[in-house]
Amino acid sequence: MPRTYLKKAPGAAKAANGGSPADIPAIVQGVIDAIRAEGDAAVRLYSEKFDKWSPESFRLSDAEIQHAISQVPAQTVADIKEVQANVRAFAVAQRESIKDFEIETAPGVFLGQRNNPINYIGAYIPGGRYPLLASAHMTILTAKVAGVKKVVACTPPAAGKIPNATVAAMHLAGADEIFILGGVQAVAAMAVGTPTVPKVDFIAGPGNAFVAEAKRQLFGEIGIDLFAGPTEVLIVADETADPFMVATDLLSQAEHGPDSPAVLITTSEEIGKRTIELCAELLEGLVTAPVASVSWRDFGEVVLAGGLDEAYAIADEYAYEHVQVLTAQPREALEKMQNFGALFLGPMTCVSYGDKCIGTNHVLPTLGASRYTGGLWVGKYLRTVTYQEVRNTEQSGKLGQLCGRAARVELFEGHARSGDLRAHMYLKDEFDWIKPGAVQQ
Ligand SMILES: NC(=O)c1ccc[n+]([C@@H]2O[C@H](COP(=O)([O-])OP(=O)(O)OC[C@H]3O[C@@H](n4cnc5c(N)ncnc54)[C@H](O)[C@@H]3O)[C@@H](O)[C@H]2O)c1
Ligand SMILES: N[C@H](CO)Cc1c[nH]c[nH+]1
Ligand SMILES: [Zn+2]
Repeated sequence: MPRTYLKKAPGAAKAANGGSPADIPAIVQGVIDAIRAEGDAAVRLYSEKFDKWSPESFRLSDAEIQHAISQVPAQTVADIKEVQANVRAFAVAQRESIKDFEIETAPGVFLGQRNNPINYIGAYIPGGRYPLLASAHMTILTAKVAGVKKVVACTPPAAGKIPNATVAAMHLAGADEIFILGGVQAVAAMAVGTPTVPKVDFIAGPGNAFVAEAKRQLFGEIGIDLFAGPTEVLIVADETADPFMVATDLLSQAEHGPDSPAVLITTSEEIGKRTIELCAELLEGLVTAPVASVSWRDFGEVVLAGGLDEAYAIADEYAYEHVQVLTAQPREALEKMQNFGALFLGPMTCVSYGDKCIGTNHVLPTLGASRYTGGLWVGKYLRTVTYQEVRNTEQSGKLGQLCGRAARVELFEGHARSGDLRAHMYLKDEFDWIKPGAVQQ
């Protein structure tokens, strides 16, 4: 769909953390290979190199966890508990929405489905730029509600120190083991396992471009939740929106990193132009302006749409992680839009509520992944498996006849014979390959 820009993002964008996008896969591959070959020694080497962090043990003891929590202000601990109660309430409702079932498709033919939690998961809690303790609620607590047996959780040091509030959130969310370890070295150690870091079956959690690339390269050997990379926000606004609110909410996500895009699609030229002015003004007083001004400059866009239907269609093309709707009838976005990680409807909520406290999960698809997946939720930690049982001889024989015919069309003689055998046993069908007396019954 053609777009009219009031502000367009310049094409050349810099990657996060000083690397170029082209470098990242090779750097990540090197770290994974070294950890696979040398285990803990390589983990320590890269932790020293990337995070200047080399404690006696990366794993926190119970005493260290309790000490970290004791350093956190009581109000912060109370807030963590309140937020976790919100996240838990939504996750529990999600778990209850997932049903095991069994149906009888013909007399005595039972087909069923079970949802079995993954046994061992690794939760990555980002922390390079900010202590993202809210990601602990989202990854660890959700896994525990799903019924995961053991959660190993990693987070980077904060400027050479243990990030106490993040550790408190990880512990209160139910982490079974906590490691202060960041980036690729954390993801790779949990994926391949080392003498000190347990191997897990599945890794969940957001992170920067290095973390996302590590998950991509290790996928297959382990499961992953989704590609939850640098955060994105898109606002759909009509003439009823307050441009001060639009600008404030756009910049709220631009501060994540120099590669976090913030986009406004509006039906009102006046609101679009005023938002651009206000973003410039608001950036002046923002502590995180050194980052947010770069992402707004390089990745900020304002698009003028001919009407709301066009605005929703353009927004669907972006397929962004967060979509905030500031229009007279925000709920209609639920019908008009399909491609988003999470929707924020109306002026009384905002993306930051989702990020920090309201209870929906903030680990969400980025870079267009919302075209094929939703965000992290209880269901990502479950394996939906099936089973079948036939308790009726006639039906087993009839299925055997059907299986024999279906398999022979595909030239699968071995498969066909499994069907023949049941047709012979239960319906007395004769086959050249089954000699008299061959079947014991
Ligand atoms: N999509 C989502 O759901 C979601 C949710 C929360 C956060 N996020 C994103 O997570 C990201 C967090 O990034 P962050 O950097 O603050 O923390 P992070 O924990 O993801 O990354 C920090 C680690 O990166 C590694 N690193 C840094 N520079 C490196 C280099 N040059 N080479 C190799 N490794 C290097 C270090 O080991 C460090 O520990 C942000 O981009 C944010 O937008 C996304
Ligand atoms: N916006 C991020 C991705 O949804 C989540 C977050 C947590 N804290 C701040 N932001
Ligand atoms: Zn955010």
